[in-house]
Amino acid sequence: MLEARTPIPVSEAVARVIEKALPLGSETVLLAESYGRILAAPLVATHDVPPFNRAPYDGFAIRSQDSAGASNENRITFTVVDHIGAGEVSHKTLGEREAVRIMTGASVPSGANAVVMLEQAISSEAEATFMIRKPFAEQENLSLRGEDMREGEFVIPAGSFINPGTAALLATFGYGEVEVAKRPVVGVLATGTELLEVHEALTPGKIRNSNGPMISTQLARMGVPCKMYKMASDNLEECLVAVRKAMEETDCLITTGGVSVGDFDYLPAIYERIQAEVLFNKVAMRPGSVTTVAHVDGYFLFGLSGNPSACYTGFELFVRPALLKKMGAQKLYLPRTKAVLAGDFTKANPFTRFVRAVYDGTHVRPAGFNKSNAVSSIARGDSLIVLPGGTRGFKAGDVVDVLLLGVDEGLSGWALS
Ligand SMILES: Nc1nc2c(c(=O)[nH]1)N[C@H]1C(S)=C(S)[C@@H](COP(=O)(O)OP(=O)(O)OC[C@H]3O[C@@H](n4cnc5c(N)ncnc54)[C@H](O)[C@@H]3O)O[C@H]1N2
Ligand code: MOO
Ligand SMILES: [Mg+2]
Repeated sequence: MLEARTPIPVSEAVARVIEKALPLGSETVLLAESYGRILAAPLVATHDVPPFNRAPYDGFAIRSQDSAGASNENRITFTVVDHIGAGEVSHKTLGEREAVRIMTGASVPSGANAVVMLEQAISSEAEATFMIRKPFAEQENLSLRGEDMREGEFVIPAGSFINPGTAALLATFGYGEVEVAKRPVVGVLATGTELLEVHEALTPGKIRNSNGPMISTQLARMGVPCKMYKMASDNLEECLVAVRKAMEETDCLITTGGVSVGDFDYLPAIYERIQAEVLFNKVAMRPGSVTTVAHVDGYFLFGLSGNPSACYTGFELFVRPALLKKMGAQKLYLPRTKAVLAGDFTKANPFTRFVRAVYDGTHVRPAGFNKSNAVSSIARGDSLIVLPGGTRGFKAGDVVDVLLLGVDEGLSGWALS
C-alpha cells in the first residue's frame, strides 16, 4: 500500500529548510574576485569620505566673506595667487580678496570656504584677476569632508551581496582583500533511465537531460560552484553509490527525478538507506509538489522533481535560500512585487500555484505552456506569478503576487503563505 504523503504549506517548507541551513564560515578573497560574494563582516568607514574639503567644480576657491555685497553694479575683483588641479595641494593661505584657481576634485586651500565656478567668474582686464557679481555663502560650491561617509560609520552590514557599489567602497577604504562567506560546493545528480547526455541522439522513449544544465546555471547565477555527477539510471544501488560519492565530495546535493511514488522512484528509499531525516516530501504547491528535502548531520539532499518546471521552481523556492543562508547572506528570499494580470488565468489552484511569467514593471503574463513538464516557459519567463491555494478564475486586471527571478539580492523575509 502506498504511503500517504501530507502536503505542508510552502511557507512551512521554507522555514524547515532555513532552520537547518548552517553558515559555512568565511575566507579571504581578492577584491578583484569578490563580485557576487557575501560580506562576512560589516563594512565600516575607516576614514571620512571625502577625506578633505574639495572643489566640486572647476573654478576659484575664495573666502566667502570677501564676496559680501557683490552685485552686477558692484563687482568685486579677486587676485589669483595659485593654480591647482585634482591631486595637488596649495600651500597658500588666502588673504583678503585672494583666490586659488582650482579644478574639480582638488583640495580647497586653507582659508577658502567657497568656490566660484568658472562660469560665474568674469574676466577682468588685469592679468591674474577675475570679478564676481554676486555674493557667495560660506560653503557654497564646496564638497565637504565626511559629507558622504564619516569615519567609524557602519556603511554595509555583514551578509550583504558584493555589488559594484560595494567594490567601490572596499576600494575607497583600501581593502585589496575581502573577508567573505565561504560558498558551498553543490553536487548535481540527474536520475532517470530515460535520460540521454546532451550530445546523444534521441532514441525511442529517451529524452536529453535538461535539468542538470538548468540547475548548474541556476547555481552559476548565484555564484555557487557546482560538481556535476554522471547521470544515474533508475536503479537503487546505482543511485545509492552516486549519492554516497557526492556526499563525500560536496557540501550538499541536488538530485532531480525519482522522488515521487513511482515503481522506479528510488530517492525515498535512498533517504532511508543513508538514514537521512526527511524534512518534507510533499508541499502544497504546483508545480513541485513532490519536492523533498532531507538532511544528514547538516548535509542537505535536495530531491527536486524530474519535471523541469517543478525542478526549476523547487530550486528557486528552497535550494536558493538554503544556500544563501549557508553563505551567510542576510537577504534569503526572492524579491516580491504586486502586478496586474495581463490575461485571464482560469485554472483551479488546489495548491499554491507558481506560474512562470513575464513581468514588465506593471503587468505580468504567463510565459507560455505552463505545465509541470514544461521546458519552454522557464526560458521565456523572468518571474513567477503566485496564486494562492484554494482559488480559481483569476481575471485580467486582477492584482497578483509576483516573485522576481535572477535578481542579485532579494528580501530578508518570506511573506507568502
Ligand atoms: N501516482 C502519482 N504519480 C505522480 C505523482 C503523484 O503524486 N502520484 N506526482 C506527479 C508529479 S506532480 C510530478 S512533478 C512527477 C515527479 O516525478 P519524479 O520527481 O519522481 O521524477 P521522474 O518520475 O523521474 O520524472 C518525471 C518527469 O520528468 C522527466 N525528467 C526527469 N529527469 C529529467 C531531466 N534530468 N531532464 C529533463 N526531464 C527529466 C521524466 O522523463 C518524466 O517525464 O511525478 C508525477 N507522478
Ligand atoms: O510536483 Mo508536480 O510538479 O506538482 O507537477
Ligand atoms: Mg517519478
